[in-house]
Amino acid sequence: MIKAIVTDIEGTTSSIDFVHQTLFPYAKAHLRSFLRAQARRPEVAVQVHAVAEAEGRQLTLEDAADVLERWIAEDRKATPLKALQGMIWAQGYAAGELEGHVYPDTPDYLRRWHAQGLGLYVYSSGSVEAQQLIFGHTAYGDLTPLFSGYFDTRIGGKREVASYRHIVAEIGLPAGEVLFLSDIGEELDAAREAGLATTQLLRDAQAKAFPQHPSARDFSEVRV
Ligand SMILES: CSCCC(=O)C(=O)COP(=O)(O)O
Ligand SMILES: [Mg+2]
Repeated sequence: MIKAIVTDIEGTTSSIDFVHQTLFPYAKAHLRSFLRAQARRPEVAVQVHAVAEAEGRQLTLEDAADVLERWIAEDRKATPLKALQGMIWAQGYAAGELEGHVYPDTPDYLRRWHAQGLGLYVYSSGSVEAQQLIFGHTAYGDLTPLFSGYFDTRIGGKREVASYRHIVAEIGLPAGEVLFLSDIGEELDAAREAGLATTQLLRDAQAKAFPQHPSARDFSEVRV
C-alpha cells in the first residue's frame, strides 16, 4: 500500500528542455553579475567558499565564476552550484522572467494524490529553494501547498542507495510504502535497492527504458 510519493523534477514533473534550455542558461547569463553584487551575503559567500574547497585552491570571484560555468556545462550536480543557481533563479522568478514548467498532467495528478491522502515529496538535484520556486511559479498556480517536504543533494546523490534510506527515515514510513518517480534508471535502481517502489517516467519517445521498473508515459499511467 503506497502512502507517499517522492518525485524527481527534470524529466518527471517537468521537461528536460526547460531545465537545460531555460534555467541553466539563465543562471549562466546572470552568474557573474550576481556574484559581483551579492558575494558578501553570508549565504552566497559560504557557497563560493565551497566551490574553492571542491577545487582545492583559492579562487577570486572571477575564478569561481569560471569554475561554476564549467560545472554548468558539465551538468555537475554539485551542492554549491545548485544552491547558487537557486538564488539566481529566485531573482528571475521574482522579476517575472521565469515561469516554472510542469507537464499538464502534473498539477492534475499531484492534486488527486494529495486529495487521496498520499504524502507528496520532491527529490531533485536542484536545491530545495529551486524546487520550491519551480512549483511555486507554474502556469497552474502555486503547487507548493501540495508537498510535505523537499530533498536535495544535501541528503546525498540521486544514484546512491543511502540517499533513499535517509529520505524514507525522514518521511517516517517503511520504504515499501513509498513510491519513487523518476526518468533515470540508475536513480530508480538505487531507490529500489533501498526498498522503495519505483516507476519510470518515459515522457520522451527517445527516453532509455529500464524494463526492471514499471513505466508510465505520464502521471495518469502511474499506479499507486
Ligand atoms: C529544481 S529545477 C532545476 C533542477 C536542476 O537543477 C537539476 O539539475 C535537475 O535535477 P533533477 O534531479 O531534477 O534531474
Ligand atoms: Mg530526472
